[in-house]
Amino acid sequence: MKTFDELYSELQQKAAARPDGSRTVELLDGGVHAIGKKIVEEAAEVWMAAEYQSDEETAEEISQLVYHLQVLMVAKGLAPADVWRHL
Ligand SMILES: N=c1c2ncn([C@@H]3O[C@H](COP(=O)(O)OP(=O)(O)OP(=O)(O)O)[C@@H](O)[C@H]3O)c2ncn1[C@@H]1O[C@H](COP(=O)(O)O)[C@@H](O)[C@H]1O
Repeated sequence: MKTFDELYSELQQKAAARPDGSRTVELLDGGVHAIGKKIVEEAAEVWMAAEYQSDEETAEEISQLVYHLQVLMVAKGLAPADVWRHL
C-alpha cells in the first residue's frame, strides 16, 4: 500500500529515469492529449463500477483514475501542493 505522495514521487522518478517497460513512461510519451483520454476512460469506469459492480472493484477503478491523474500532473509539472491549495 502507498500514499498519494509516495506514488507521485515514484512517478516523478520513473519520468526522470525512464526505465524500460514503465507504463508511466509510455503514457508520458503519448502526451497530454492521450493521457487526458485515459482519464476520461477511467472516470467512466469508476462511474460504471460504482453503479453496477462491487465496492472492491469500484475502489480499484478509483485507484486507476488517481494513477492517471497523477501521470497528467507529472506531465504538466504540477505538484500535489498545486492541487491541494484549491481544496
Ligand atoms: N498504480 C498504477 C496503475 N494503475 C493503473 N495502471 C495502468 O493502467 C492500466 C489500466 O487501464 P486499462 O484498464 O484501460 O488497461 P488497458 O486496457 O491495458 O489500457 P490501454 O493500454 O488499452 O490504454 C493498467 O493495465 C496499468 O497499465 C497503472 N500503472 C502503474 N501504476 C503504478 O505506478 C507505478 C509505476 O509504474 P510503471 O511506470 O509501470 O513502472 C507503480 O507503483 C505501479 O504500481
